[in-house]
Amino acid sequence: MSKPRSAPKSGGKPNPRILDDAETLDNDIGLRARIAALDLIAAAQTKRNGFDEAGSSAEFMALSESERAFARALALLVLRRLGQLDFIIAKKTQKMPPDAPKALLRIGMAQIFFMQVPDFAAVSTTVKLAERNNNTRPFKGLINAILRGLIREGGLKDVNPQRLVPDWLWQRWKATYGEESAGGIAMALTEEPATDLTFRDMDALKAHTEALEGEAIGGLTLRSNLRGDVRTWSGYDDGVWWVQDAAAAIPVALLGDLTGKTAIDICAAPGGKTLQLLAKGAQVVALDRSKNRLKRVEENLTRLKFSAETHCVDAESFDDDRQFDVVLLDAPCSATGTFRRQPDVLWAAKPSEVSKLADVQHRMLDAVATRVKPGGSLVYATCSLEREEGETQVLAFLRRNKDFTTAAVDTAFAQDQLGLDARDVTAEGWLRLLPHHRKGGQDGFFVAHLKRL
Ligand SMILES: C[S@@+](CC[C@H](N)C(=O)[O-])C[C@H]1O[C@@H](n2cnc3c(N)ncnc32)[C@H](O)[C@@H]1O
Repeated sequence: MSKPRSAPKSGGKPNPRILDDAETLDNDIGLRARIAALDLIAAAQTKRNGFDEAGSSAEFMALSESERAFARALALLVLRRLGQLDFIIAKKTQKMPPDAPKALLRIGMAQIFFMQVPDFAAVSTTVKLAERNNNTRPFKGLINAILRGLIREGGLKDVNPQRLVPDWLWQRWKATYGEESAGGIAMALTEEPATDLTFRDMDALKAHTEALEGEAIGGLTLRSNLRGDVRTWSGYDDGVWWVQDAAAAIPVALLGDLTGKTAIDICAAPGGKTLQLLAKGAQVVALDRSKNRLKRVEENLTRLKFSAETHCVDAESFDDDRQFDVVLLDAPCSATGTFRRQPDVLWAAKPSEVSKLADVQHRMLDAVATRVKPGGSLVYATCSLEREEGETQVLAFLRRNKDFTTAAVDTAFAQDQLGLDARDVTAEGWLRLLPHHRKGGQDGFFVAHLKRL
């Protein structure tokens, strides 16, 4: 794997929380960024959304832009390789070190193996950090020796995919998809994903392909090789595209022209699928129960110069008796398919969440089914790789609701128009998109297009 660019050194205000221990770091901004990375990793492991919360905290935002970029890049690399790094640490020590020195070893190794940080800087900053705290100081020599030893050994051996992901997920994926596919899914974690953009129409996609260093990969998705702040990219201000993983665009891409049709997006934020429905000509109602997240839908609508009726409401208690030609339920889920973009999800997800969320999805499906006009479409999607949140859910729904049937996805259409792999179309005509079934990867998704009779 090629080493991603690391952030250049720069100044910036010291972070008050990070600097609250004995030694001042005013002259050592490299340490501040590394401490921030340690905080992000710890937050990601503590709870779901921990990474995002820590990454938007006042303490983190007080760092300079390049420190934040370095900290994020380092933390994400560690989370991508956590299982592999821990395996190496276990091999190099007689007894697994406690959490604090283990965390230091992980960031040291990630810099050596996967970043453009000179080896001596990776070792010396890690050792300096070890020196600063009582609970890591005794391990300074061990950390130094392990990192130097790994540099002498000259890189990583082949990775065993099983070690990349938590064991409970590995066992689930192996049982569901077989060992080879489970390996492919796990290996997708090691690739830093490119940015996928969904365009409002094909003319705009073609016009911006070159400036965005993009590749059209099916439907209205362009995969851009650019990095950095998307707000500076060609077409952002003109509102001709929005960021959306190739797989996330598929549920709406399955639908034809929606001119003159009505649609309701039940769980809309941040709005990628709402925008797609609008671009297809539908008149759209967008719901989300999170005020903050609904704000992002509204910002996107403004930038794209679209308008939709938005409601901040729990979908199960939305008091409205209209029926729609299209009901889209992109349901809350364990999000285990999104781990390559959000490697923190892997380490925060818990097996118990899968069954809890499956109950929520069951209730939501029943609640929204009545909103589908006779002859209309119900599109159910989750960015989960777990069958309980996909196939099992839809099978049970169809058993309970005899007035719904599957609008089977045509394999030739999926391949030719959407750039999907034929293996992603199930025997029932649903889609089970696996991360490694697209060159360069995609989010794992389940999609079923159902019709009300
Ligand atoms: C998977 S995300 C949706 C992504 C979105 N469809 C898109 O393509 O940009 C799930 C969303 O469901 C919302 N949500 C969860 N439970 C909900 C409920 N009971 N009613 C309404 N929205 C809900 C969450 O706030 C979250 O924004």
